[in-house]
Amino acid sequence: MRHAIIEMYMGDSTIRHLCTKRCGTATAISPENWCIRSPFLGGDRSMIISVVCIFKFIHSVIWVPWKTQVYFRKQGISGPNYRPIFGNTPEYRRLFSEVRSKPMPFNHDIVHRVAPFYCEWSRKYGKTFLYWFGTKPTLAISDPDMIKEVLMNTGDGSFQKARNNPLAKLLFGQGLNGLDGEEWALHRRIANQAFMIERVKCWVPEIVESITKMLIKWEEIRGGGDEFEIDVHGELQNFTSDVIAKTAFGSNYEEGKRIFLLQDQHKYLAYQALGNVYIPGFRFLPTKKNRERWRFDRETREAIRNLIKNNNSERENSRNLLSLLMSSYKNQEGEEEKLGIEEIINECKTFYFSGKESTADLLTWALLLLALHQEWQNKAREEVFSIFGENESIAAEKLNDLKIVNSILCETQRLYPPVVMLPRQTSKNVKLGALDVPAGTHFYLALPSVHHDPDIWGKDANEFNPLRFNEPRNHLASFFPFGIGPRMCVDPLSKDFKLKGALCGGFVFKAMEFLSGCTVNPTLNCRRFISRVYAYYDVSNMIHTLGE
Ligand code: HEM
Repeated sequence: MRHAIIEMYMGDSTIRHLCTKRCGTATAISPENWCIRSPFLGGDRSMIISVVCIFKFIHSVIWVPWKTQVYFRKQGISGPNYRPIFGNTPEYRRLFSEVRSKPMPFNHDIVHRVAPFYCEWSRKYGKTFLYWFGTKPTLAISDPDMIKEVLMNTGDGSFQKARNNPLAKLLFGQGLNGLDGEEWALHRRIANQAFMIERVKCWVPEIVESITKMLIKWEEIRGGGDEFEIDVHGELQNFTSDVIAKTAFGSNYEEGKRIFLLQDQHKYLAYQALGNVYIPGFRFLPTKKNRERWRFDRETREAIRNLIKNNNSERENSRNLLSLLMSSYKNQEGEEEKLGIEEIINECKTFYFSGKESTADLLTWALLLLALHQEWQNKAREEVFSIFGENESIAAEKLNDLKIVNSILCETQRLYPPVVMLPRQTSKNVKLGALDVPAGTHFYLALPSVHHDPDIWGKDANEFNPLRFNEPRNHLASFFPFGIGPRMCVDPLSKDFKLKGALCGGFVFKAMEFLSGCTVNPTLNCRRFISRVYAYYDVSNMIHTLGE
């Protein structure tokens, strides 16, 4: 028996040696006997298992990628050569660090900063090419027809949201963003109800209150002087988290803000994980970072759970997002649908994560562009005054009349889209245009390149020209800052109301310009591997108030 136990863990020669030492039976124990005594894992077995493991490894790390590469090449799609295990990730990262190390004169030609790998490889291999993130084949596409097909998911449901790196999933992958199939459909139906435009309009007073609070603070910092310095992006992040906390948690918004602080800390660890090739099983190891991740997740969930309990007692007539998510709704078949507590917690985390930075990024860029283009700032201000009057409060119904402000925001999102990664993968073999795409292929939809493509936008594609949005667009997928199709952004506020409200509520009333000679570097914030356009300011956080 003792032999058998030892044998379970060790190879043949070791057991022979141990037996000789302990009972001198080395010759008595033949390999056949070992097998009888330990029928589960004999020497031959472990050998077989090792061979199978090696075979599987070679199969998935060498054979399948090679086969996939050849499959695409036969269809005329090339790309950088696959390298075992890491794919093209080292080169991908090198290209990012190269662009980040160079100063950039301020212009709107940002694609080579935001997606240097796309610029480099599309130049060498054409607009559609194949590259490798680890062992994941990734098809880069920028043809609006193909993008539309993927996002509208017309390939009979075969283009799914790509699965998150499990380490990042803890932060943002358990809600709408990371779900698929029936589970996603249920969450989406409930989120759509919660975000109905009529409900959302009720939040305008809260939004205006947050803007006013922020502007009072700015005035205090200004202290009556002509110039003041302020971290615009940081301020706008506080503003958006204030708004989301208020609209999500109503009177409990201070507690909501504490939760968001925990999420912010968690976020940096999640971004680090996204930048690396994931090794299966790594998330279970109690490394320092993993323990931190688990702690942030535990504390956030506990805090939201408590808020849900409190919210339950004050639910009557409550119009905050949490109450709306906790309500039950009738689906098309007339059946009642409701989310469970853990699902609500996941959605609260998702809304904060999805809403805060994207909105703050967009407002930052809008402010900067208005500061750089005084003529548009004046036009926007005139429009706001003509619709609301100089001292009138903001009426939600009138926000849709802000045509110029709307074009300015569209042009801002065209040049500086806040979300630049819309990850998708195929769940089975599909046809995309003329291409046969095998199951398990990931997609990079080159959103920034499409938004800056001269073939679509004309020679002045890299210029700020809101007038272009007066013309109808030729193609649905030529401008998609909020995505398109079933997985399009869930928040109608961000498309229509909040941004306009934010701008007309405060910013465009103030004449602002940034210090001349400032350098602003839009780049993909690689350090945290966040797929957003992010501003690195040198001295550009300076705002001059021109004095009213
Ligand atoms: C300027 C602001 C915003 C931009 C540019 C933006 C952009 C986007 C984009 C491009 C997608 C689609 C992603 C994909 O197809 O893979 C998306 C989805 C989503 N957004 Fe937004 N978003 C903004 C604000 C918000 C806000 C304020 C919230 C919530 C409070 C929000 C919640 C979501 C959610 C939950 C999804 C996932 C929808 C689904 O998968 O069904 N977003 N957003």
